[in-house]
Amino acid sequence: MFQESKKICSRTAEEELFECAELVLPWLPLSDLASMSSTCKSLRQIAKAITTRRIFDASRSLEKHPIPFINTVDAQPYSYFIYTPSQILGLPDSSPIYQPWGSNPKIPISNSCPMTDLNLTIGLVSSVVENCSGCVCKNCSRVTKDGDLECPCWSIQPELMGSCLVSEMMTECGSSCVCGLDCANRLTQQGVSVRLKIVKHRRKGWGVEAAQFIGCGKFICEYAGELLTTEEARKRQQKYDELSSSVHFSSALLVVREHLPSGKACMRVNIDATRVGNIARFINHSCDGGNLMTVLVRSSGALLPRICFFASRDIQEGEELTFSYGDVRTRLKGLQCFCGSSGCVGLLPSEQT
Ligand SMILES: C[S@@+](CC[C@H](N)C(=O)[O-])C[C@H]1O[C@@H](n2cnc3c(N)ncnc32)[C@H](O)[C@@H]1O
Repeated sequence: MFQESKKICSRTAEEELFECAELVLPWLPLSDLASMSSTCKSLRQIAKAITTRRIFDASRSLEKHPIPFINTVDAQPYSYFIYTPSQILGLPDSSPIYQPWGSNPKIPISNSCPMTDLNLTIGLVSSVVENCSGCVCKNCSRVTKDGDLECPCWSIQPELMGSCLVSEMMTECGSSCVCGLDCANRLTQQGVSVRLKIVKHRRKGWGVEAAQFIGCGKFICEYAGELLTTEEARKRQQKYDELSSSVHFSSALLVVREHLPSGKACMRVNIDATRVGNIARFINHSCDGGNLMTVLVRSSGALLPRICFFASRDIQEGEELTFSYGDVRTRLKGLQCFCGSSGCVGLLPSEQT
């Protein structure tokens, strides 16, 4: 009798551990997951299942198609980061962020409180401008008798839609419009619709490849991450430079400046996708400009434009997606460039952030 109850008790304890581990392990980054999996067979099994899922889809099921990691050059199964499909407000450097499978990143509100959904902050990003008027159209893609689109938010003329984009700027409907997320003029707000994969290269680290043919002008993805003030961007860049001089470290802090015709910078957007980002954080540099073009997309009701990538030419399945990180190289001892293009300068662009 005693033997029997001991057996039940110990089985229950093991089951409890299993249940608990299934709840906790999916929140852990790669290194912590690896240490947990070395402690016992049950944890190893759970950790293995989590690893398989993470390799299968970097977007943690937040995009339409899974974005797998493929590595045939070393033993790193995937790159750990927190996935956000769109821009979020910059977080304090020290704040812990968690992300279970299939949900938006979360941060603890206080030590004793549960988590808050980080994508709620996107609302704040896009509602900064109150006096910006959006549209009140019933159908934003309605064309007038003269062949123009009725919706005042469209910037692309109907004849250009579906063709290769020529403009470096676009406007879309946004939070101050009455239309919903399924509006035809919210092309860049609906996530990644093309099939992509993240492939490890021996000298460039991870990179993004097309997993299907992509026609010229097709929207690829937004550069999503933490939206930073210039002061915070400078602080982080300094930290990343120090880190990459001692250990192998890839940062993904993008600064885009808009210039007046005089050449003077009038607006800058700083997006850091190093800790929280989307697929765009893996896009490598090419000195010849690559096959992507950067477009600043303004949506009605938002103060700052979003940075989006479109195919600048037809892209074949298996081709790497690249763009130019810039032309300025301030550091003589900058990182070596392995883009392989005929116009390769030998060094990656580096600018004073
Ligand atoms: C935005 S990340 C791109 C993804 C990165 N390869 C990774 O593994 O996470 C930028 C970093 O990628 C590497 N990189 C990007 N383009 C490169 C190139 N053409 N040659 C060598 N390294 C490159 C550099 O380490 C750079 O700091």
